[in-house]
Amino acid sequence: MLYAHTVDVVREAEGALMARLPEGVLMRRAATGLATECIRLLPAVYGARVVLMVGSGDNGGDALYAGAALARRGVAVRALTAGSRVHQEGAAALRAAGGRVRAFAGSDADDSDLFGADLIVDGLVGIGGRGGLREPHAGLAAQAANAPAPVVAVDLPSGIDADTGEVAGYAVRADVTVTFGTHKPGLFVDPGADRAGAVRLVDIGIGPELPGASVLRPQPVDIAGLLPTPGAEADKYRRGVLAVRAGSDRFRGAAVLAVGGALRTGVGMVRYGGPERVVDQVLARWPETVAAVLDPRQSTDLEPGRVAAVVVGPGRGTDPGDADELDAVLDSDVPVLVDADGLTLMSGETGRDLADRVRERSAPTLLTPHAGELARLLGDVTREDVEVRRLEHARRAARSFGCAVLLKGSTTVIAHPDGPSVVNPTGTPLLASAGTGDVLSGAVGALLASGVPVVEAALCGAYLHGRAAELVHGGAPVSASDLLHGLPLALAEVRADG
Ligand SMILES: NC(=O)C1=CN([C@@H]2O[C@H](COP(=O)(O)OP(=O)(O)OC[C@H]3O[C@@H](n4cnc5c(N)ncnc54)[C@H](OP(=O)(O)O)[C@@H]3O)[C@@H](O)[C@H]2O)[C@@H](O)CC1
Ligand SMILES: Nc1ncnc2c1ncn2[C@@H]1O[C@H](COP(=O)(O)OP(=O)(O)O)[C@@H](O)[C@H]1O
Ligand SMILES: [K+]
Repeated sequence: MLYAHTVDVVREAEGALMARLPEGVLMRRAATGLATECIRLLPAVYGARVVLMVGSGDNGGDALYAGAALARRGVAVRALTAGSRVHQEGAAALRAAGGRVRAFAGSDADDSDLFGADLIVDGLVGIGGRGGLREPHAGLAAQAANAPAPVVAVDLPSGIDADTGEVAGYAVRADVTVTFGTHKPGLFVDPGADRAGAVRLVDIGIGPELPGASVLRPQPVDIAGLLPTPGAEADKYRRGVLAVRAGSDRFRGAAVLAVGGALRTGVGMVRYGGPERVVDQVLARWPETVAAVLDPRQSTDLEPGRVAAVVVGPGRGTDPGDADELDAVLDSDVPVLVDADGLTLMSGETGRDLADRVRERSAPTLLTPHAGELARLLGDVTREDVEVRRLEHARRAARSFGCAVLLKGSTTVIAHPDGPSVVNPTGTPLLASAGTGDVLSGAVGALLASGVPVVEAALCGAYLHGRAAELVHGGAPVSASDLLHGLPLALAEVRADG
């Protein structure tokens, strides 16, 4: 598991440790770790050309001290400063080691040092950065982006918000980010995560000072430990029965995809209920389904003992009858996953306040909106607001509805009113195609029915779904149906890694 802490928490932990250590020790540890990573990226050390982009704070100080260490190894180091101040001791150390320090001349002409560099180090701003990069920082960063050398970001790519991953203006795009002490949430969540490249953590000794993390990012081994393994005594009822209330005459495929997502993730039985033509189609693709023609208002097969969890909403419709069905499903005391049309019904546009029904539940509920659905559920933000501050809005929804929320999109994040948020490390933009969300709802539903706790089920389902997309065609486009072939590959990989 990887852990991330917010800036306030990092500063407090660093403060506590610095009070016990001689001045400058933490910065020297950070700079040593940074220099080591730079050396790994250089084809040869002696004679290599490294350019440091240096802002006015301690982030620039780290870059300067690392530059001094490189210069002592025979690297030609040039520091280009931006801003009114420079870390004096760092600049002196670099000069003493044979490096040069000068102010960035501005973006009117290409800087020849930058364009001749073998490696560029981004020490413009770190956790002290606020908002989009100002000038001359932004102009310098833009030139670095056009130069051929790889870019190593110090602590985080300058211009991304450390706590949220928001990019408010221009931001550095790094090949590698060397971060200190702990990860920052903005390195896990897009759009920030997308700018960070490969992230390396350097231990500067603050670990014992840190409280529990606010954001977690699991590794394959963590997923393997969470997945259910049927024991010798298993039977189909003990493995879990999932009820799927998806699909309608208009959207028959949603039912087929959700049922398939569940079956391919592993569950004892899927009970499908829906219109006759949809039942026929589900049975044609998945004959193992226990399917019944169902009027949406007939929800009598949901008593505990008959099903262990319910997925409701994908392609189901938003008619009054569908609202009655959602109401009845929410009345059950088994875990319920609400997706798509179920979320539209919850957002009140149809005149029924089903959100309160979610708040009243004692069994777990999981909402699985995309950014547009989450914006509608929250009511006071736009889709774009959600997209730039995904963690914050998922957490708000979790608090507001008193349940777990899985926010889909470029980074899938899972929030719960209690405990840290979790980000899913797998997936690809190729997932952005119709019907992939239906497969996800089935996959997560299967895990809920198997007895996996709600946050873990959401995480494992999202992980396998993302990995299925990555594995199934080796990077070629995937359709939602393809994910059903990818899920067994993802499960096999996770079990092999675990
Ligand atoms: N604390 C520790 O123990 C350790 C900390 N360490 C390192 O210190 C880093 C934090 O250093 P920090 O606090 O000095 O802040 P930093 O990120 O350099 O930025 C502040 C400067 O940037 C400027 N600035 C702000 N926004 C801007 C913008 N949008 N565009 C342009 N400029 C902007 C701002 O200017 P101002 O707004 O004040 O005019 C100010 O001068 C941390 O990330 C890690 O690398 C490690 O050595 C380990 C030990
Ligand atoms: N840019 C992206 N990068 C990675 N995954 C994405 C991206 N856009 C969408 N996805 C994923 O694709 C799926 C789309 O689900 P959803 O929006 O519900 O589509 P649908 O309703 O058509 O099934 C989700 O799993 C989501 O996380
Ligand atoms: K930086």
